[in-house]
Amino acid sequence: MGDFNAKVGDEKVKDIVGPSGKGTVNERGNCSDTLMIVNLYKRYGHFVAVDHICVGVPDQECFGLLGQNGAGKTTTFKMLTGNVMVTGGNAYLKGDDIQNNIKKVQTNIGYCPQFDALIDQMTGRETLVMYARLRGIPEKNIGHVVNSLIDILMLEEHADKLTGQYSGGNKRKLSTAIALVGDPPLIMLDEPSAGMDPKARRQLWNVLSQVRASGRTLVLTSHSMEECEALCTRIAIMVNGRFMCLGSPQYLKNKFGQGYTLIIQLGALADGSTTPNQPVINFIKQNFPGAKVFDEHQGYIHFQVPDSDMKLAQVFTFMESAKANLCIQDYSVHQTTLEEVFLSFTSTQPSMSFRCGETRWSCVEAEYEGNNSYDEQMVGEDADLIVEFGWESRVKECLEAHS
Ligand SMILES: Nc1ncnc2c1ncn2[C@@H]1O[C@H](COP(=O)(O)OP(=O)(O)OP(=O)(O)O)[C@@H](O)[C@H]1O
Repeated sequence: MGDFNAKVGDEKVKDIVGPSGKGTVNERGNCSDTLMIVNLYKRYGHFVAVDHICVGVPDQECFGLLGQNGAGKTTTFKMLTGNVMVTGGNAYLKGDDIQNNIKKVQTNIGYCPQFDALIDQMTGRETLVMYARLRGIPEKNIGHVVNSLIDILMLEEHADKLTGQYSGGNKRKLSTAIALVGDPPLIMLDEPSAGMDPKARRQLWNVLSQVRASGRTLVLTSHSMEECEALCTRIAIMVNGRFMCLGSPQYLKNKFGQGYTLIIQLGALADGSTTPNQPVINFIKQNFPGAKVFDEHQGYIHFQVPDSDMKLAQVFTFMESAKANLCIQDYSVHQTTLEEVFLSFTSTQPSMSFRCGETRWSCVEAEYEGNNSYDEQMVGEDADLIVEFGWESRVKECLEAHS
């Protein structure tokens, strides 16, 4: 840990790299942080799955890793738990590092993997007893520990059934319970609530909030923005293995979600068809400088309006005056959501990538006023053309565009 102290010092730099993803993330924690991740890096062959991420996570923090499928979240977890080899960098849990001391690190981590690793022929109770013994809980305390976990994760009804007969949601509850056995200092949960019903999910949030309040450190991934807002004290949005931004949910909304969202519901014409959208789009773009169409579906147009000097009262006046003329059935104005911040970052994750000669191309499908075009990025010294995502026709199109 000595080396690391020297590098990090006391500086606490809040964020951030821009959406281009160039540069490094500078979230540097204090040395007292429970978990320190320092330039952690993972390559599978030539493919960079995790690209030099850094963060310090203190006690009583629930840190959320958000990202699209394939962003590198699970790979980060697998490096921290010793399930995959680290290519570069290091991480420290209470002073022990994963490169040299992974066995010690593992004793301090509770881990709920993305895919339930349960033994079908054991009951939920037997499974928890086994993990309690592995964790070294004294035999006389095991019954109490196991019963409490069964209780807080609402597994009473299923505790004595074979896990092979569990529903998907109940398997997630049991996997979460396993991560909590022995009250480890760091609990890592990879999409813990996937497949849980709303009641179970809320109960899980209560449990995890209490675990955090008791002084534990949590790191979780989730595709639910609601869950991240409910649980996470800080969030990092990951794209192509890099942290694109890092901060509390409110901080990210303030910083990257400037302005507001205007949602318009188009009315129906006399023949039952929906009002044409173009006059509405033109009106909004003329009257709200910088407004962009963020999404459009089933008669709803969703605009992102950048911060402007326009007061909300003016927005409502404009909309009221246009409502009848443009046949707008309804509209709403609200603060930019975390989901919109997330989407604005993750739209830069490649929808495909391939190699041609010495070059690796990552193609991002982007919409510019209705025309598809591609951004490209050169990232490596690779060999023959390899189509990784099976999008052959698009690869061909992209190659032609760049030949
Ligand atoms: N064993 C492997 N060999 C080669 N590539 C891999 C391997 N494991 C993961 N990858 C690649 O690394 C990238 C990151 O994968 P990872 O599972 O970490 O993503 P993720 O963010 O957890 O996605 P999801 O939300 O779908 O779980 C992906 O492009 C994936 O295909």
